Amino acid sequence: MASIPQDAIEFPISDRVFLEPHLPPKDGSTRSPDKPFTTLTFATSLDSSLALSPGARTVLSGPQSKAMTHYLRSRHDGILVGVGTAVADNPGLNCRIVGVGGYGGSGDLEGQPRPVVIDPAARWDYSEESKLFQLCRQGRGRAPWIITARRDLPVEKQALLQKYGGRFISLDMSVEEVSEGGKEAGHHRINWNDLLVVLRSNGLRSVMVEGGGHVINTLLEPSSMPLIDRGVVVSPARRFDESGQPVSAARLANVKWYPFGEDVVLCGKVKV
Ligand SMILES: NC(=O)C1=CN([C@@H]2O[C@H](COP(=O)(O)OP(=O)(O)OC[C@H]3O[C@@H](n4cnc5c(N)ncnc54)[C@H](OP(=O)(O)O)[C@@H]3O)[C@@H](O)[C@H]2O)C=CC1
Ligand SMILES: Nc1nc(O)c(N)c(N[C@@H]2O[C@H](COP(=O)(O)O)[C@@H](O)[C@H]2O)n1
Repeated sequence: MASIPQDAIEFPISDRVFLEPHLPPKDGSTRSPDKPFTTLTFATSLDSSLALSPGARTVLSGPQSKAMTHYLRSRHDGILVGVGTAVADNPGLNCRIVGVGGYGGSGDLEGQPRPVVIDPAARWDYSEESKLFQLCRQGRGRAPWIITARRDLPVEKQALLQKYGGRFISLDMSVEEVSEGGKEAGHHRINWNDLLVVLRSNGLRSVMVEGGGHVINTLLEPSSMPLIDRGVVVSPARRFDESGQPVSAARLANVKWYPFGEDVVLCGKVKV
């Protein structure tokens, strides 16, 4: 067996049982053949915050629920975050569970998910020193796919990605005009259905959406929420019907609370 890095995490078999009904089927089957099984998962504080302040890397999960996150990563082909998270956290987005590739598993990257970053303007200023690429060099993680609407992609950025086996994936996105500080600005808006179709056509049978706030809020909008297969903790914004009346926020069915170390984990099926 290959040597196991010091940051490897154990996730006992006894703790895996309650998650199994919420995980992508092991045979790779999906609800719809053209899209991956999609799990929305994130850690939130009791006051429904993802971080201490916008763009601050914040540890909310205790060690056991962090281990659960890494186990979830091992059971998905891809992990998706927005560029805000990539910039704020300099994340690894790999899986550190003992037994997966790079953590005592077979020599290759078996069990390591593909990081996917939504970066419409290709503004993420990654480098050789970014944690993701350090992990690639150590054989402990995969290089990211970056979903972008930008056409004139910087050559050096493309070269660095390709060196480690990552790439840009171009996707048409609509542009929404918004007023910011008295100025008009354009914001890209991804079509979640299109994105999931593209990920499936690139070989991902399952994807775990981790955040951050903008990603979660847009995925939980009524038009895209039905695309989610499973949720682990949901803390949505208020929703309103056409006449402006408040309607109930996203709800979970088959809910299970699971006390987990210092945390409580909530699992369920998103009700449409
Ligand atoms: N507690 C937890 O479990 C987690 C916490 N976090 C935290 O969240 C924070 C980051 O959240 P946030 O700033 O909202 O950043 P996000 O990671 O949600 O990224 C936001 C940016 O990604 C692009 N993007 C995201 N969604 C879409 C979409 N639907 N269509 C088009 N572009 C999109 C946009 O880029 P552009 O502006 O260039 O158009 C947007 O500004 C950090 O503090 C991080 O630590 C993150 C993950 C998990
Ligand atoms: N599960 C969970 N708990 C928290 O408290 C978190 N802050 C996060 N954040 C997500 O994990 C990424 C960082 O972890 P790695 O460096 O990849 O191990 C971060 O980017 C968020 O996606 N998650």
